[in-house]
Amino acid sequence: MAGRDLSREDALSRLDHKHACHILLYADSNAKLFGKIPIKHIVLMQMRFDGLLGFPGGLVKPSEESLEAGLSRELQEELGAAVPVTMEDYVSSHLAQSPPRLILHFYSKKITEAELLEIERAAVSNAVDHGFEVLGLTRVPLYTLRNGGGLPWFLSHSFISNSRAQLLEALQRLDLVSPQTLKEAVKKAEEMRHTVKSDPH
Ligand SMILES: O=c1[nH]cnc2c1ncn2[C@H]1C[C@H](O)[C@@H](COP(=O)(O)OP(=O)(O)O)O1
Ligand SMILES: [Mn+2]
Ligand SMILES: [Mn+2]
Ligand SMILES: [Mn+2]
Repeated sequence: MAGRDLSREDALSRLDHKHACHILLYADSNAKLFGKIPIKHIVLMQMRFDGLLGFPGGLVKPSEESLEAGLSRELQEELGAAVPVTMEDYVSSHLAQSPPRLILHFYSKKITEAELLEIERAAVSNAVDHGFEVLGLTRVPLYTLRNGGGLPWFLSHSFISNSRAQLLEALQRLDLVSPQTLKEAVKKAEEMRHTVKSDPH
């Protein structure tokens, strides 16, 4: 998605813009898929009402609440959990090319596997948005299977706004996936997207 990064100060000075905050919550894990493929880290995303993948979060009015308070409010609505967000979790601000005058603030926060599991468990019963704005939480597979399954196939799905770029940037910055694995997964996903397009069945 085009557009450009802004400093936090520049972003917040744009009073005539809309602001949205989203967060990548992740945890380390010693679990293994099929008892042999290391899962290594759990990264949370969500299936949205519009059928697109995205991160938990939403619109925030900086004139009424800080970006971090607004994001915590959205997480209460969408996850049904009190996730304290601070400026330490702030990553970047991005001026979306479309729709005009929308600034996308991104955060990432490491939690424990137990906390993440608790969020997943509680979301269905506690989140007011569950089944409405949020159709469900999903984990991001960070491994690549021989047939291309896992991260490549996940990346071949459709994402809201710049959330796919936010995911790729965070996986690299937080060293959750090796640069080589990431590069190969992106390439394979492109092939997948092309294959799916050329084979509509
Ligand atoms: O995960 C995301 N990353 C970047 N931008 C996103 C993400 N999810 C949505 N968006 C964009 C597109 C949306 O129109 C706005 C507002 O976000 P949304 O989560 O839909 O807003 P509410 O939860 O309804 O407040 O940001
Ligand atoms: Mn909202
Ligand atoms: Mn919301
Ligand atoms: Mn939202």
